Order: sequence, then structure tokens, then C-alpha cells
Amino acid sequence: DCSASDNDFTNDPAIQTMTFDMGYGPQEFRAYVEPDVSTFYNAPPGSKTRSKPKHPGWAAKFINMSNKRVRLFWDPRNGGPGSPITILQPFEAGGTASFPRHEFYVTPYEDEQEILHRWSISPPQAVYYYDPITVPGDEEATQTNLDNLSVQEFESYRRHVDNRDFAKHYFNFTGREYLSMYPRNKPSHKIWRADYFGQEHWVTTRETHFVEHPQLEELSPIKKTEGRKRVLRDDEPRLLQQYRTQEPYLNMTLKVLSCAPRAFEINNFLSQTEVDHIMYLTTGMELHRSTTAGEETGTERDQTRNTRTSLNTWVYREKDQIIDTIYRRAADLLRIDEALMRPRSKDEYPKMGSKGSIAEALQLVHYDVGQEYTAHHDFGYSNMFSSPKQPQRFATVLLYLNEPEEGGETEFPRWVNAETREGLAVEPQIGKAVLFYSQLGDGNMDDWSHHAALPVKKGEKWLMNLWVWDPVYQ
Ligand SMILES: O=C(O)CCC(=O)C(=O)O
Ligand SMILES: [Fe+2]
Repeated sequence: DCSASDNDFTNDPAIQTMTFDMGYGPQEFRAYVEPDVSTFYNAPPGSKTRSKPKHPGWAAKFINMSNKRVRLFWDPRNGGPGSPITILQPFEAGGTASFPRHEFYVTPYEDEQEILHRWSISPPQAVYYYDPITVPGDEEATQTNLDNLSVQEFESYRRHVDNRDFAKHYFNFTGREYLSMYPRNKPSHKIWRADYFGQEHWVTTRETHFVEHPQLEELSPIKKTEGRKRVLRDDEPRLLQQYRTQEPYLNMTLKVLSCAPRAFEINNFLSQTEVDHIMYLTTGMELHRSTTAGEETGTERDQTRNTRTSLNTWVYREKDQIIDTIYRRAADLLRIDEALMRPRSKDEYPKMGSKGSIAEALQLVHYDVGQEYTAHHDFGYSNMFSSPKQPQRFATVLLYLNEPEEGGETEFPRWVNAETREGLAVEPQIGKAVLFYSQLGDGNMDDWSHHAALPVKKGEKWLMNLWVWDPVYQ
């Protein structure tokens, strides 16, 4: 069980003990505190200054502390109508990535014209509360509101008051807003350390790294019901291992690109054969294209491709042995048991409360010239009461399938550094993977994991997302 026990949480210098009191006596919380930026350069403490990112974006989370459903709108402030963001259920939350001075408001579910509350986004605040129960300075009115709640509603409200209280302590201690709902467990899956730029973690994987394409007859879909039968013991051959390199292992190097957010690059994670296979599966493209980056702008290629492409196509792990192998390799990379990334038998991880994979299917994304994906978070905001474990996206593995001629970088506009106000732009390289975490080691969501796909300026871009959830996928 590597994923539950392999978190070197206790030695992580970014994790510190916060003591606080919410009226129940002193309590401890192991909080993520962003280290001094100097340490990201292995430089003496205090010798470097953190640059203020040029990108002004910020998370915006809205918590409905009422027993009524409300509608959340963004106000474009151009005289036009508000644009609906989401519906906030009683005592639940939602949000989006936003910018300073942007305005949001909530209305009753039944009446979109009546504005109940309005906010202007003002970083570093990221969490905004709609609380019609507590009337500041009026205990009597507050008491009347509380009296009108059912026992269950009162309990939900009380938990939100605690959450808001905790968030204050957390902000004072860490300088960050708490974007989960207190209490939330810390991630149960491993987070690689990212102590300084260029730090490397070396991981070997025994899973096949395909350098030659199997015959199509050798590939077949895998049954989702096989569960434990899919375990490959150490003394068993890997899948279709006759198509691997001479080497019995593949060495994968995770290199730290960014310490906050934690982002890593892994060159040659996918082989050219595997990239070709994915393109064949998802776009109907010919196998064994003899193309390299740069010489592939001919019309022939355009014909072989476009027919079956769409903006996003999902490829399941069970599609065939090559895709299954890519998941097994990704599991090794993340130091998460591959069993967690597929449907499990009853006796595998019985305590997890879920038999489902924590990984999503691979999502293929295609960008044409001018297309982009503006800065966003991969995590969302969990419902506190309908899903108490607060499952959320945890790690993203980006797999680059080609190289646009110009543009198309993945950008982390808010990475912490001491050199530039510009974002960190990662260039797509065929077969390269980028891993980053949307969660911090203390169970908070990482606002700094904000990222964008910059516009493709010339050529096109093909990429796959592999999303892994914590603690379960919901
Ligand atoms: O295309 C990229 O580089 C990033 C894609 C992304 O962030 C997403 O699809 O969520
Ligand atoms: Fe994303």
C-alpha cells in the first residue's frame, strides 16, 4: 500500500504545526506554509525576494451559509444581465477563478432579480460568505434567525461558523485562504517534494515502454470486472513486454519546474510508438507515421487526421494493453498503487469506501491556431454535506502528443519565484509529461496551481490530461 504510507509529510519542511482555539480548547493542525523563496534556489534564507506575479488572477469561492438555494452570478458590469455561475444548495459552496474587482452576486433561486448579497473580489481574500443568519451587532435578530433553523440546519450552520473561524486562523498562520471545508483530511496519496528548482526524483518502472507497435490482433479491450486479476506480480511478465526496449526498466526523472505550485517535468514519459498509438485511437490517424516535429505540415497528414477528432475524446484505461500500460507507468510515477487507478475487487482497499478508480479516463485535447484555455484551476469546490470526504482533483499529468510550431505552452502564471513577474511557460515536447498538484499537503486546495494553455500561434497542439483524485473519484 504505497499510496497510503508513502507521504513524507512528517519531514516536509513546508508542513508546520499551527495551534489554534475555536472555543473547544487548543487544537493542532499540520498546515502547509509556503517556504521562503530563497530556499527554492538553495540560497541563504532571506537572500531573495518573492516576485509579485503579473497575472492578477485569484480563486473565488462562495459559501452559502443559508438554508435556501441561491443562484450565483458574475456581473459583467456592462449594463447586460449577470452571467450564471452555479446554483448554491443550502449550506454548500461553489466558485471559479476570477480577478480583482470582479463582481459576483447571489439571488434567491426563485427570483433572479432580487440581489441578496454582492461581492467585489479583493485578494488575498478568496472565500466569500453569504451569511444571512448572523446579523452583526444584533444578537436578538441573530437568535431569531437561528431559532428558525431546523436542528439539522442549525448543525450545518454551526459547522460553517467553525469553518469560517478555522479559515481565519489558517490565513493568519499561512497567508493563504482555506479553500477546502474544515475539517478535511490531508491527501491520502503521495505528493512529491518540490524543495528547490531543478531537484530531481528518480523513479524506475518495469512497465513496458513500447518502442515497437504490437500487431493490432494482439491488442484487446480489458474487462472492467477483472479487478485483482489485473495485478502483475513482480515475478510475472509485463504486458506485451516483447515490444519494449532492451532494458528491463525505464528510468523516469521528475525534475522540479516549480516549488509552489509543485510542478515537475518528465521527459520521454511516452515513447513515439505510444504517442502514435494514442493518435491512431483518437483521431483515426495512420500508425507508424514517419514524421518528426517540423517536417509535418504537408497536406497528407491533414487528410489522415481530422475525420474523427473532436475537442475532447476520452480514452479509458481498459481500451487496450498499451493504454493500460500507460496508466501503470503513471501509477509508478505518482507512487500510487495501480489498483487505485482501476475498478477493484472487494478485498482490494476495503476501507476506501469506493471500488472505483481514483483516475479519470485520459482526455484528449486539440487546439488549432488561436485556440487556448485561459487560466483556471483543475479542482472544484466540494459539497461539504453531500460528499463529506470532499473528493477533488488532486494531481494532473499532462501528456504532450506533438509540438506546435509556435505557442501552445502550458503556463503557470502565479508560480512563486524571485526572478520574474512572468508566468512559468512549459513548452510542449512530444512524449513529455508535466505533473502538478492541485492540492497542498495539508488538504487545502492550491490556489497557485492556476494554469493556462497559451494560444497556439502556429501549427496545432495535441495533449492528454490524466486527472487523479483524492481521496476518491466522484
Ligand atoms: O493544454 C494545456 O497545456 C493544459 C490543458 C489544461 O489545463 C486542461 O485541459 O485542464
Ligand atoms: Fe487544466
